[in-house]
Amino acid sequence: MAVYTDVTEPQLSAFLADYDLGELLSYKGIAEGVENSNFLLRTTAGTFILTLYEKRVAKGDLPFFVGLMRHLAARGLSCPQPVESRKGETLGELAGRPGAIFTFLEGMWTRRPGVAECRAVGGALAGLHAAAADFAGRRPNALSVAAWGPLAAQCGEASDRVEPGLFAEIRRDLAEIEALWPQDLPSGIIHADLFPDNVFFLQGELSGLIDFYFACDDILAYDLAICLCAWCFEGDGAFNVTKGRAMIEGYRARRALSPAEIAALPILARGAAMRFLLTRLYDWLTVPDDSFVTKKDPKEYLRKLRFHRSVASAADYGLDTERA
Ligand SMILES: Nc1ncnc2c1ncn2[C@@H]1O[C@H](COP(=O)(O)OP(=O)(O)OP(=O)(O)O)[C@@H](O)[C@H]1O
Ligand SMILES: N[C@@H](CCO)C(=O)O
Repeated sequence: MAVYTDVTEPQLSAFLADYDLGELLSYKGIAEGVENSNFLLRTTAGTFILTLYEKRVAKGDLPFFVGLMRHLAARGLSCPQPVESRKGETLGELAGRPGAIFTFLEGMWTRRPGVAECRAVGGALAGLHAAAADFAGRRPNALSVAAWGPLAAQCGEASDRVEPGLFAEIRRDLAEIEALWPQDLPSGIIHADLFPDNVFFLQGELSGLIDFYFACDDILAYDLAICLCAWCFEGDGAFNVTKGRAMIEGYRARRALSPAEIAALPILARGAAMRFLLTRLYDWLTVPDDSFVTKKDPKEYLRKLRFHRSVASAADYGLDTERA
């Protein structure tokens, strides 16, 4: 579960005294998520989320994240909104950690996304890219291609504990990815972690996006590649081309993909699989087994990486090449 920082009722009541949110009725830690501590708050003014930022989120980046969420909402994208204190501030401190209160987003994430959900996510992702286009904030991607080599080196030979030969495989693949990584594709603000647990649905409709704490500047089509990785594989490891097609169509309905972006999809997807393989592998090797965080399986992304390595063109993701 992800409640790293305990909050006492007097601490929380004192924090809430700076807000126009009425009286605290109840609060409880939310088990999901791995990065930050989240609490569900009920006050006489309604239901809210309290997020306490843990060490992997740099305090200096918080104004970027909060500003981005406000900007996106102002352009019609549904996402949690930071609640202002009476002083007009959105970031405070609680139990020794930076913290913020957000509006509650109705909906649930889908454990078994189908074709319709993949199409909706493609559309929402393109909507996010368009809505963020005039956002003034900038944040370089600390987990982009230049970071993967150092991360792989930190995992080192210990990687072979996950699977014999893994470190050599990663180094070989990384060298190819680095050499082929596109340089001139359209860039902008990307979500960078739009996995199923960060997209809410309500009565079959996409109700909003959460967890913008990896958002950054990078290649727009790389964000689509991340989503293809996260949404379009089946439990048995097979890529579902119908889901891939739906997601790409959903995206293209709201933002055109250039021929160069389409041609780059296989290498971008390879990079996306490498990025999540490496961060999962690093956690697998460094987070103690008795920690209360559920570690995510690096091998899932190793299988995805191998699939993307075998892909000949974007048509293998279901892309309609007649139209491309
Ligand atoms: N504004 C919100 N409205 C409703 N529920 C929310 C909201 N924000 C967070 N949650 C709940 O808290 C959980 C964890 O939130 P979030 O994914 O932001 O945490 P995290 O620790 O940053 O996670 P991750 O591991 O995905 O990076 C979500 O799955 C959701 O159940
Ligand atoms: N979405 C990431 C974890 C949190 O960012 C993963 O599945 O590895």
